[in-house]
Amino acid sequence: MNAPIGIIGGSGLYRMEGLSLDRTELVQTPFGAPSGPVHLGQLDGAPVAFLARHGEGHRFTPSEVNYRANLWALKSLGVERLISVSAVGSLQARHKPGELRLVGQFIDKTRQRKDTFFGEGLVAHVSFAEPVCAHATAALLKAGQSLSIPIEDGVTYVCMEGPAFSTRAESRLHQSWGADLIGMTQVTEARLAREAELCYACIALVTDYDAWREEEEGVDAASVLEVMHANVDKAQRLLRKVVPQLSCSPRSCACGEALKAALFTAPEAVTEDARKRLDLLVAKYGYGGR
Ligand SMILES: CSC[C@H]1O[C@H](OP(=O)(O)O)[C@H](O)[C@@H]1O
Ligand SMILES: Nc1ncnc2[nH]cnc12
Repeated sequence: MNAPIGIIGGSGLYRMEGLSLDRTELVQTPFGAPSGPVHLGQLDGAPVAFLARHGEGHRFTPSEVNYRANLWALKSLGVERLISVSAVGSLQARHKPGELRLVGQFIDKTRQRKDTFFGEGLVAHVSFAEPVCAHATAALLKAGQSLSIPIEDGVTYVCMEGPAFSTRAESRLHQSWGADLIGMTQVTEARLAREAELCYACIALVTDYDAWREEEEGVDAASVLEVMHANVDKAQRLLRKVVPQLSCSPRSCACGEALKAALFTAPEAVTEDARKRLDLLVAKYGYGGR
């Protein structure tokens, strides 16, 4: 059975609590291997596909994660809506460690990522002004409120390359931009989700105050994981509330048509190679080549 809802777990979320496992799939994609097997099963009766972003045992840095293969694998298993969980640093005092936030905007500071499926024979330019699915994000907000979990939506996430954390000067610069959170993974996933016509929503779990607070020493990975472990149940509860709701509400947003006005290459100029490689994404627009 296909899974219309996908969950990507980040640092500290390597398995989905409550998932009754039906099978695991190690998907091969035109973009290489995903971070690991996709776990398919039921979450409180709703079919779900779960993937650990950094691989089992957390083996890939944010720059090494094969985001294209991850998104491709999930799409090929029928995922239409993707909810991501990400550990983040706070750039503003009101976002406190242990709290959940829903991302609305990104600032992209990444430098060495494959962050598009396109190129090499087929050009596409998707709209990205609104980088997350408003419908899925609103469902998460409502679910959080109904569970009395303090939550705020519409926050801005700076995505840095890493893997080292920011210097104090960088942290203060990001803060002066008015950004709310910092992490190393989400903008890349969101771009690819848009190109794959998936709804994308990001649950950010605040784990630290990054490096801008004079009175603190700065971030370290061990304390990020400690805070994540102490609070990950909030993200899991939120997922268990929202997934069954989303799975019985049909998509009413434009995410599923993101490529409609984006494909730029004249059909007769698209190479056979590109048609074959991108069949899963573009066959519906008459560019397929299986
Ligand atoms: C372990 S701290 C840094 C690490 O945590 C975040 O990962 P994810 O977004 O996958 O939860 C951050 O982006 C870094 O990759
Ligand atoms: N302060 C921070 N900077 C970048 N990524 C993070 N992930 C968790 N905390 C972070």
